[in-house]
Amino acid sequence: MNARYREDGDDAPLITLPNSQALATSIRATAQVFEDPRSVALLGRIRQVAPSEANVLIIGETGTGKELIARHVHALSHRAHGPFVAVNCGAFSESLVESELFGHEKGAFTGAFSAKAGWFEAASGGTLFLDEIGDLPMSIQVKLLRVLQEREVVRLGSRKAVPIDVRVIAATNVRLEEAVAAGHFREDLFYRLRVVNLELVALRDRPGDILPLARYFVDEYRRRLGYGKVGIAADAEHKLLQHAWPGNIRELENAVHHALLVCRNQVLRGDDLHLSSLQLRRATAPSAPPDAATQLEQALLALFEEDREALFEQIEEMVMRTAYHHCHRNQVQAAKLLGISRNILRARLIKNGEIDALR
Ligand SMILES: Nc1ncnc2c1ncn2[C@@H]1O[C@H](COP(=O)(O)OP(=O)(O)OP(=O)(O)O)[C@@H](O)[C@H]1O
Repeated sequence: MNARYREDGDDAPLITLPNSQALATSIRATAQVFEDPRSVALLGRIRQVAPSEANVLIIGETGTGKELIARHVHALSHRAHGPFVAVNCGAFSESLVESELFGHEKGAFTGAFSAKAGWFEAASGGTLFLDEIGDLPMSIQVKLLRVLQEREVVRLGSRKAVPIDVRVIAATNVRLEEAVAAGHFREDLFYRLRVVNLELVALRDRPGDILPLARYFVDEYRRRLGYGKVGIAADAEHKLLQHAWPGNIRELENAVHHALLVCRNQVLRGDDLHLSSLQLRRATAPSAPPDAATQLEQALLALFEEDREALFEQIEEMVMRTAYHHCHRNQVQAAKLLGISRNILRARLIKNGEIDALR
């Protein structure tokens, strides 16, 4: 794998250039667990938009898999045989970022001992993934917009424009609309990047992925550690499902890795999962005012009495969906909402004479 390092001495890599054999062995490159209905829907959307040349903006909390999704878009695009270049815009100092992105000529600034292509040129024929795009300084945003419009870059210290053939996928964990409203992000650039918008929901909001991901990571890490098969006990599964996962998939991966190191008898138990310093889902779930459910129920029943059947059905479906959403986060709310649905159904059956009111 080709990796570059910071010039200030910190040896954290700033870039990964995949499509190399080395990456094929990493979890990052191969993992594709998408079981929750919301993840399945996202995959469907990716299949639709990947073959186009449109720029993509991926939004999601940290660790939700933005880079993995960007790689997936690239892999399903016509550029799959070209490079995928991942750059973390937040990793550069303002003075470095311009030459890193657009390149520079020899002598363009103190320390520029030789000419160097920037990431745009490195990604030619492929995809450039700009992570943490919200961290890009305003002065560079203007230049990036120009590059995207003109489809050419001018290296620092040069006058010659170099044509580029790059698809840009940008990612952010902040709401860029808010950054635009606050004047920190250019609106024109925002629209230029957001031709396709992919939103990655937090892991807590796609609970159907939690256990499949946990099993995937158990299997992956136990093989790396040279262990035989390792199971997940019911109490561990319960704990995994109850956790809020503020660090999303990355946090889950690390928790499973650690649990494997301390587990015994080839079973991962609840006590092996060290999640205590993080909030539990139930504690973070916002709860509705105590009588909100009752008020809702009364309003729905009134609508029903007025015979506004179509509207009523729509709302009923909404209640069911909300109940499903709540059932992993706040069981009291879920139970109330399911109770409302039951009462509505009962009222309907009574009204249609299908059951007796006294039953
Ligand atoms: N669907 C998935 N299946 C399996 N593993 C996944 C999935 N999505 C993400 N991961 C893993 O979770 C980890 C975090 O993913 P990734 O780096 O893509 O997240 P991110 O949103 O880009 O994070 P950040 O915002 O911090 O840059 C990686 O190890 C990745 O391989």
